[in-house]
Amino acid sequence: MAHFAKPQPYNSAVRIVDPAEQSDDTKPLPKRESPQRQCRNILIYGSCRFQDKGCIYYHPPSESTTDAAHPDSPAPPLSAQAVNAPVFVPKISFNPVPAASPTIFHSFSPPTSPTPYYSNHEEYDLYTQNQSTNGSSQPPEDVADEYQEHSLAYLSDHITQPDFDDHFTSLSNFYQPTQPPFVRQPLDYHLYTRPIPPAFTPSHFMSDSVREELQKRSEAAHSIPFPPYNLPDELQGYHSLVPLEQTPSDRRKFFSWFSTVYRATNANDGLAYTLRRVENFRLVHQAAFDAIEAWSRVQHPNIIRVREAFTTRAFNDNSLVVSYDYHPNSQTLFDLYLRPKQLAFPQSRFGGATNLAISEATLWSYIIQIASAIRAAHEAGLAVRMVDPTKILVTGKNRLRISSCGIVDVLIYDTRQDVTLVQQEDFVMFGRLLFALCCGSLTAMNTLPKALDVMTRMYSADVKTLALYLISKPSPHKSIAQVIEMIGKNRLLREMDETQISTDRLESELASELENGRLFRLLCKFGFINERPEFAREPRWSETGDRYIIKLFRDYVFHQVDENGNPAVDLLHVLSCLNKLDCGTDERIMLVSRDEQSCLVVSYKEVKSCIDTAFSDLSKASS
Ligand SMILES: Nc1ncnc2c1ncn2[C@@H]1O[C@H](COP(=O)(O)OP(=O)(O)OP(=O)(O)O)[C@@H](O)[C@H]1O
Repeated sequence: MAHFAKPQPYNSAVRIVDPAEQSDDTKPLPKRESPQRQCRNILIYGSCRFQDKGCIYYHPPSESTTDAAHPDSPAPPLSAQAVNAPVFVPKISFNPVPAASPTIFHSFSPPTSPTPYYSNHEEYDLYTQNQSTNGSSQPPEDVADEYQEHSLAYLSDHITQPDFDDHFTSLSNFYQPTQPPFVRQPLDYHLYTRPIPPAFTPSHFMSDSVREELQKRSEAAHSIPFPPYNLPDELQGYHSLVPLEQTPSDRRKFFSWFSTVYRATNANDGLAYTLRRVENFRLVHQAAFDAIEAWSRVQHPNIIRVREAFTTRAFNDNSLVVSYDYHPNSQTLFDLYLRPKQLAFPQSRFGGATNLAISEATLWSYIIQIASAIRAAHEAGLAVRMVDPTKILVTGKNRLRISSCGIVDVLIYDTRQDVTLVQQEDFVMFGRLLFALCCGSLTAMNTLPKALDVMTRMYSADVKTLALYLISKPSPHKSIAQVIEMIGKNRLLREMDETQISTDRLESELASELENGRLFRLLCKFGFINERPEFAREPRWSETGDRYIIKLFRDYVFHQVDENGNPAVDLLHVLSCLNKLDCGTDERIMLVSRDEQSCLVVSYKEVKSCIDTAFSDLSKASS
């Protein structure tokens, strides 16, 4: 048996009592076949067109029908059977309103103009209706006529009605619209736009490769590999220092000094930073820090951001410390391509054993990135002075970032220094780097003919021409603009295309995680509210009012069973329920108590408000 109730435009949950508890006057009416059952047309429209034409239902005297039809009178309590009715889901294609007659809207206002509208019952698609509500394949009996009534009632609530004034009404008899009335609803961007798979398929979560990369970075940012260290606990607002050197024994001098790199956490923002410490350095001119200030203003994707510099005695010496952004899980170009591997096979192109050979495409990408970084520095009136494979980091996939910028300016501070000359040195360092990468050896430039031979055999002539230009004598015409010219617009455009493709890929990865954050917050609220142990003995908390609705809703979302009573694990259902809850849609659902003795018909909007109220109660109590 199924009954359709017209959705209430506003109300809180409709409490449906157990039939056994009902008093005599509210006891459920006998079965539908009984003529004593009140005709629903009377309830909805105030009259029944078939009252004297064979309608088998009970038609009460006119007083009671007037009450029922009165717009201000409260809605009559629904019987349990009525609530057991399947939830009405309007079909988009269903159009019970005849296109030719806009006056049909009058039939949507039952109290003032009870014009019952009976459309052809064949229009009712029993199968679809039943599927959308019960999920069982058996259509309920005798629902078609009520479905039509209910559809109209529903449409009257949900379609924005034009203002039919008298003038319009009189015209409407003559006016024949060509299109059926259609009101565009605002798009709901909170809801999923594509069908959601029922299982936890990868398309709904970021790809494994991206996840792995990010996990590794996170691990690198938080791991403490070899505690404890003989390091200061705190250093100018930084704490939790961890050395980043892979092999502390393999120490090379940074100009005339030894340097050490640490990861440290800043107490102000809680983020990880890289601290490069130069041991036994005595600052003579405070003005040397001006360069750090200038570098801190340079923001470039291929330059590691300089944050601040200070001197300290926390390491029991005079140390200079420069702070940089931290890029977890990065490797230097030296470690990736140039560090000799003892067991490597086959032999490197330059004798000795080495790492990977760089493909021409990757090499050009590196050239473009480094040229771009140099250009940014030169435009800011600075020189990089650190175009060195041990100081260029590879982060992510082929992404280069020049580290340690600014530190040489402090170490070799000279007020008389001509910046143009130092900028010219950047080109030579860049050329050396190219030779080193092409030949797989840091010392490739020491035997230039051999290096050129390797370069000619392995790479295009353009690489060689560029490398030779870079190491050529300084000249006023030698500039980064010229270098970019030599790279050529085709390669630059290809790099730009690759970057955009990579952005698209990451955006689509991001989109697959789009909903997770807010759904996670919703689930957290559920977790906070449901089954709180401190309220376990207080049924008023969890078994009444808002919390009871939340509890039943939780069952509705997560504890569904199939027709055989087996748990239904359907992610589609969960996601769609949570999304509707988050938006607070007007769609109504029926929540059934676990003992199946009572049920509630509520809208997502109402459940949302219950959750918000219960959560804010808890938040207030916790503060
Ligand atoms: N900004 C940074 N973010 C993340 N890691 C970094 C950063 N700067 C340096 N590193 C890492 O720190 C490690 C040590 O860096 P680097 O080799 O420059 O230190 P160093 O003590 O000067 O070494 P060397 O003795 O070889 O000159 C490298 O593996 C590098 O990946």
